[in-house]
Amino acid sequence: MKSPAVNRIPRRGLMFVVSSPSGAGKTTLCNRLLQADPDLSLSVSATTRKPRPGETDGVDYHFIDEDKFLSMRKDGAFLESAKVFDNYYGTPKAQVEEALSSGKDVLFDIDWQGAQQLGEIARDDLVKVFILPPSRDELERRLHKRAQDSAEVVAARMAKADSEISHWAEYDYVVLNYELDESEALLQSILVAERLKRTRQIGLGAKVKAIIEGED
Ligand SMILES: Nc1ncnc2c1ncn2[C@@H]1O[C@H](COP(=O)(O)OP(=O)(O)OP(=O)(O)O)[C@@H](O)[C@H]1O
Ligand SMILES: Nc1nc2c(ncn2[C@@H]2O[C@H](COP(=O)(O)O)[C@@H](O)[C@H]2O)c(=O)[nH]1
Repeated sequence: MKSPAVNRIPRRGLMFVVSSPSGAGKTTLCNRLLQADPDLSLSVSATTRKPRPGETDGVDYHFIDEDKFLSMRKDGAFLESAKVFDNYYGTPKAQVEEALSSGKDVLFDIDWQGAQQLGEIARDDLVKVFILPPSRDELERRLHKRAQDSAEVVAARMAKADSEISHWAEYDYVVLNYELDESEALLQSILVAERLKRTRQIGLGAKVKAIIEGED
């Protein structure tokens, strides 16, 4: 699992999980991170949810029906899966393995259930960030402003917000999403610091040896 060098040294790839109550802004922030960082690759989830206007199959999600989802799950095709707001969501295994082995860090926009499941299989490579909205009112405003869900769907998502927020303490980092530029910068700082962790810099021993022996 080698990823592009930070410190000009080979390092282990990481799995960067971003969760939040619905509408706090994680998908917007994930898209910004992906645009700014060529070493980051999105894990495109499969879902039984219907596409929203502007969403593209294979880019935002793999939109599949329930039969297909359940048969993929039975075949072990998902790294994790969960039912969220009455729809199934899952992380296809193959794509994540391919991205990590091609040297990318992988970004997951998934809920707390998925984050817990990934923690059971990849704890050392996992970095988990929880995004909070500045307030409950602002969360509701953002869900309405997105203007892609019915009033019933927005109400259902608001009704679940407290229980989703209750998982904040299971995460390594918590970012309050007031302003997008500020939150993006905070997420990038987390990524840089995590990439610099000594245990991820697998080329460090060789580099230190070369420095000591005067070979560099
Ligand atoms: N810091 C911010 N300030 C103002 N608006 C924001 C901010 N962050 C996100 N938004 C807006 O809030 C809405 C919801 O954002 P987004 O779709 O990214 O949320 P989400 O957390 O991914 O939700 P879901 O879990 O339902 O997918 C969007 O219209 C987005 O443009
Ligand atoms: N456990 C998983 N959760 C996922 C996955 N893909 C998305 N999600 C989460 O579902 C909700 C709703 O998403 P939306 O796109 O319908 O608004 C949100 O919290 C996502 O993070 C997944 O593969 N596994």
